[in-house]
Amino acid sequence: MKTDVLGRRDGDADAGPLARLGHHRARDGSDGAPVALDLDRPHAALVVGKRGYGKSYTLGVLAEEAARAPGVAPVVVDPMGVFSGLTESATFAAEVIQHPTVRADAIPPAAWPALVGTDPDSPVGSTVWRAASETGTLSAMRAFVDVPPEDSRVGPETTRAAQNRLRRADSWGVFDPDGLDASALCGPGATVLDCSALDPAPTNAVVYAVARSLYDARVRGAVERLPWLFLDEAHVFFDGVAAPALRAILTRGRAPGVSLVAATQRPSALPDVALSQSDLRMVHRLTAGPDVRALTAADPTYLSAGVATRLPTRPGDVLVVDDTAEAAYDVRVRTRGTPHGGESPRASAVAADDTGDADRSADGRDTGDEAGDAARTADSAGTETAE
Ligand SMILES: Nc1ncnc2c1ncn2[C@@H]1O[C@H](COP(=O)(O)OP(=O)(O)OP(=O)(O)O)[C@@H](O)[C@H]1O
Repeated sequence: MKTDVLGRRDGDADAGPLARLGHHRARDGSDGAPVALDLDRPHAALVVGKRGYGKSYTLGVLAEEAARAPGVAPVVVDPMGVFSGLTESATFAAEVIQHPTVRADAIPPAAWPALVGTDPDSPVGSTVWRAASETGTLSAMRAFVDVPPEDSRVGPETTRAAQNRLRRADSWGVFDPDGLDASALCGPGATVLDCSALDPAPTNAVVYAVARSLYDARVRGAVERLPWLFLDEAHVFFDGVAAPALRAILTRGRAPGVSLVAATQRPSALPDVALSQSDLRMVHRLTAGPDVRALTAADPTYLSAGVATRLPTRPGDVLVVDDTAEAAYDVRVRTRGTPHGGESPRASAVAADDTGDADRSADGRDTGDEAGDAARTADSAGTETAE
């Protein structure tokens, strides 16, 4: 059966790398023709849906495909620690970076006050800002704040508060003069940045630095592969210090060839630009009024019935709105080739273990079914057991 390629003007399956996404979904729920997404050109894609309906799963499917595609460098920001299964593939390479670090000077001085949670217009904020402007590493910033320049008229309380903020930033453990750069991220295969141990502020610092360095490296022609940045829980970053770097990719990423795939359960928390600049929107089940309205506001004219009338109901089903082909498709996302780490724990699984425990006697011997069954079988067969 012919594969339909979304995000590609002519839909030609032989015109460069593609990501096998799944199958068209017929009205009766059966599978139709295979569906793929274009990986040959840069795209801005959104994956939205309420909790548990397959956003991270779909992101994982796309990351698997990008990892396999020649000429593409997928970088997965993993705030929940659910993408390490990508390393278990026999057909592509993937590396998990457990403690991603970035250079302090990858964050612009003007963003440092907000990053450490202070107002840039306050004395503490301007002290932090100046320290970032005058130095290039976090330890140099701290040294700068410890001994304020004579012209700065910074009082001891301000100095103490700025010291505390920077000490806290140091404790995040994400700043390192040898931190990640674009060439380390654009090797063959996928790179997963495990940020599950980090709070939103340091994760924002990592996302800013990574997004910016991928963009700048492509503008300078310093890396060959086309980077695809996969971002789970994207609302955390569009609402944080990372936002300007993400906006730059959304609005100017196409020319240098940088793609973004942003997943969120709260499309209403995304800035308008994230909806208006995305050319592929993958919509899983959504029920919250503001989230449905946010998507409806971005409804293209070619979708006469509107997104709201076509929302999927089952996990793994998705409505793909494709601005390139000016069409929307009901798709069943394929199963993952590598393990998905986002499975929610279930009380019933714990209850099954509890039952197993109850079947054990205090001295640890099985009192339960298997031993009893063996004895009962022997009895019924009339076997005599020696005393
Ligand atoms: N395409 C699919 N094929 C098979 N199972 C799927 C598919 N998509 C989702 N699932 C199932 O649904 C579960 C929930 O998916 P997922 O973890 O991606 O949810 P989510 O929308 O990312 O939720 P959260 O917001 O909690 O991260 C998966 O663990 C998996 O069991």
